[in-house]
Amino acid sequence: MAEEVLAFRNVTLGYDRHPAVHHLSGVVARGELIAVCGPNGAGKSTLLKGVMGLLSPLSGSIARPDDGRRIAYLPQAAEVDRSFPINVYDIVALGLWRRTGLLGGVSRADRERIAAAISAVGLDGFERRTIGTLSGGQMQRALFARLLMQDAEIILLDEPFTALDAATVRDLIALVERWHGEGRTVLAVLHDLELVRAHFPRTLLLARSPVEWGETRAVLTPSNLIKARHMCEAWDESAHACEAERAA
Ligand SMILES: Nc1ncnc2c1ncn2[C@@H]1O[C@H](COP(=O)(O)OP(=O)(O)OP(=O)(O)O)[C@@H](O)[C@H]1O
Repeated sequence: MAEEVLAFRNVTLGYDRHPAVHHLSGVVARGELIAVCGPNGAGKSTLLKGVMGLLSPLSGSIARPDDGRRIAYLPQAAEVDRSFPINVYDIVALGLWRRTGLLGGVSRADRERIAAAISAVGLDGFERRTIGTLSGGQMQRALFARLLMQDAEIILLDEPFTALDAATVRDLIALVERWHGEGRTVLAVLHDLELVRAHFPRTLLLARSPVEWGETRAVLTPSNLIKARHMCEAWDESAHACEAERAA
């Protein structure tokens, strides 16, 4: 059995005592490629933030590697500040900062890796362009190049292909498959179920609570998708954590 890299133990995550993800249990083994699916507001982004440690569980726990450098996170495009005056080369180089520190030197080998990452995402010639001048697809390519630099064991992607053209999706999916081939663990929040069926062997279907987690074709069934929609529609936005959690 492959090594466990993440374990959710009856975890509830939320904001201001209002749960957004409820009672999730399960383990992720090293090298798994997992899609996280569910309706709007199902708690998918919240789950990734919990895995990243940006949110502490209201109850239960998430076991993850102690060394934060082993996890990389790509937030939703809307959360990335494109007005920041930084160029493509430097934003890709930022993938190194956890290793070098913000003021650490960049070696010749690092510079070669940065150039290779920019090339791998098809952005040769864009090195000096500030990120505010990039198209949405070019920006996402730059952020994938930064992920390449991070060299993380666990990679979390929040809606990485939303609003991208087919060619960009194809190129970025190829990188995800490359990471999978290298034995890295990838969790991606996705809305395109055809894309999930074609490329993601495992799926967690979330609707505030887990609906099902397992092999993609067994999870993304019409009945599970209807159940997920109903569970989200029935959710009481103002509910507090359960009694048992409050007592904990
Ligand atoms: N910072 C926040 N403060 C308070 N509530 C939040 C915050 N972020 C998310 N929520 C709430 O948590 C719930 C789950 O949101 P989340 O963004 O995790 O869902 P999602 O499945 O990623 O949705 P989408 O597919 O629309 O991106 C929603 O009710 C949302 O309003």
